[in-house]
Amino acid sequence: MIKLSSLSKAYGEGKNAFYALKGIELDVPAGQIVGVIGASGAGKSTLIRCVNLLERPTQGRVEVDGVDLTALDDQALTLARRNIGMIFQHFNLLSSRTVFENVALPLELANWPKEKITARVNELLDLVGLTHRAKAYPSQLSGGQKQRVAIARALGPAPKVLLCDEATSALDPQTTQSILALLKEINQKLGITILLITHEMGVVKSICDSVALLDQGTIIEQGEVGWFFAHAQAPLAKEFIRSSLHLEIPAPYRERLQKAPADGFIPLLRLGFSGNTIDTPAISHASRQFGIDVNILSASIEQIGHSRFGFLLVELLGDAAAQQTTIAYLQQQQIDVEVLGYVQQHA
Ligand SMILES: Nc1ncnc2c1ncn2[C@@H]1O[C@H](COP(=O)(O)OP(=O)(O)OP(=O)(O)O)[C@@H](O)[C@H]1O
Repeated sequence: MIKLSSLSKAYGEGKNAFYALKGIELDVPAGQIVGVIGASGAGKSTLIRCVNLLERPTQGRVEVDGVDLTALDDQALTLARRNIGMIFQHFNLLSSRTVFENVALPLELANWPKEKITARVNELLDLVGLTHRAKAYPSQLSGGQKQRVAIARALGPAPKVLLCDEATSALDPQTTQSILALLKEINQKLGITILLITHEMGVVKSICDSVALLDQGTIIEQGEVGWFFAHAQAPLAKEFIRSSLHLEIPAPYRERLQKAPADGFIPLLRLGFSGNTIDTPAISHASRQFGIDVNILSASIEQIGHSRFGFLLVELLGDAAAQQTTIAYLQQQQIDVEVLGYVQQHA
């Protein structure tokens, strides 16, 4: 439904040109929800704004529903954009218009007759659960309600594609979940294809079918969400995955943790499991084989689609040589081993 090919975008020209996007290849199949995740400045906003040509790419093609938008003249582009709805982090509602009038706006601009507009707006307000606030002004609404209005407005002309630019970043966690649930409902009920950008792995985990990781203007990993969580290899991908699992070092340990090994200190490890490693009883093997004890401080194992992945925080109790042998063995079993530091062993 959306296909970006060899897409690059430079800000500035000549020697001063800065490439915010470089050689992007991204395919969003019809009916799917695809997420693009990246840190601040990675190029996410630029990418999503290239899809409806709010930003014109420097090179490459932008196909939406089989039409190359970069080849269209202004009039044809205006028509093609009716196929592409967009919602934003800060909602972008008109403060002088009521909820009803905000949702009606794109239909007025498309010259719909008045009765058809009324019927369509009422239908959309019902869909987003805001019929009772039709006469309210944006200033009288919560953040979640404002985003619902923005979603209704974007859906007015019955687009095939909805672009979501950090649509939940200004919302609290509970409201975020309700907006994500609404987006999923829209995707499933109306069959609308959704491309969203986010800096939160939780959003990807909640509703996306697949995800692309953007880093300094380049997609460095992409795939189905379960695969991504279980198998993505790029260090940045692993960082994002970890950030979504809330695996904290307990406070008393954090305070006692020191960087260098020392006599009477034992290693605190973060073990990352994914793919096949999750089905291997490697820890009990190591314990029996090398005579070490393993104290589990925290654990988080999740399942997305057919993939399981997760982390454990463990202390390794035993002599130094056995600890090293154990770490080497776990690595051999394709478990990600990270030594977070060393803590004094209890007497
Ligand atoms: N109009 C512009 N002129 C020059 N540089 C720009 C312009 N817009 C964005 N950039 C630069 O392009 C890069 C990508 O910006 P972009 O806003 O797309 O990133 P982002 O991933 O959306 O970041 P954030 O999450 O902070 O919004 C950044 O280095 C930014 O400074």
